[in-house]
Amino acid sequence: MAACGGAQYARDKGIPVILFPKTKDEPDGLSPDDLVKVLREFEVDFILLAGYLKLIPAELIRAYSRSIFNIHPSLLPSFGGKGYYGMKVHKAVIASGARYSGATIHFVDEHYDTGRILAQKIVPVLANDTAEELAARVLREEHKLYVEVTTALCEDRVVWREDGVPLIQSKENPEEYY
Ligand SMILES: Nc1nc2c(c(=O)[nH]1)N[C@@H](CN(C=O)c1ccc(C(=O)N[C@@H](CCC(=O)O)C(=O)O)cc1)CN2
Ligand SMILES: NCC(=O)N[C@@H]1O[C@H](COP(=O)([O-])[O-])[C@@H](O)[C@H]1O
Repeated sequence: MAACGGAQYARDKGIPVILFPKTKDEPDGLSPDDLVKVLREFEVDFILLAGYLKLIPAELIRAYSRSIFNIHPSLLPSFGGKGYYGMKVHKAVIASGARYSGATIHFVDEHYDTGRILAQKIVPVLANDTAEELAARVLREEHKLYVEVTTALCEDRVVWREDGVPLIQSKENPEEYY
């Protein structure tokens, strides 16, 4: 959305803003192929989703293999997939009686929330939590976790285990991974 907070923040910082996808409300939005073309022109290496609520198309997944990340407000694979976004996630967690929730950062594949998990942070669910209270507690951890993971990404500390599980190499103890 042209008027969303992220787009306005970028404009204020002189960061180019492109709209995707093309819809009746956003006729200036790009097609998937044009989006890939523009991202290449801007020499974009990684794509980080934050509250993006549409399915990322296969064209982008293919063009940016192992380079698209998403943050989800639950401990995937629980409470993920189509229909699980925003407050819907936290309402489902509370209704389930789960004692813990949290934030998950995962690689994006062609389905909702099924990509390889890269990082998680656990958050307690309190007996009298409202969905809003749980959402706020999880969001605080999300904002910290995304910075931690992005830093590791920029410092080349994201590695792949032989069985295909991605890990983050500790900056303090390079022999350790998590
Ligand atoms: N190819 C992928 N695209 C996206 C992924 C992904 O893992 N692979 N993650 C989502 C983010 N997400 C959860 O983290 C998510 C977002 C939205 C939905 C959803 O059910 N959306 C509704 C439409 C909602 C709306 O338009 O208001 C739907 O598809 O019916 C589920 C999970 C981002 N894209
Ligand atoms: N399944 C996707 C999903 O629910 N994403 C969630 O949307 C919120 C965006 O917050 P923000 O608008 O403050 O960035 C975040 O909690 C993020 O986990």
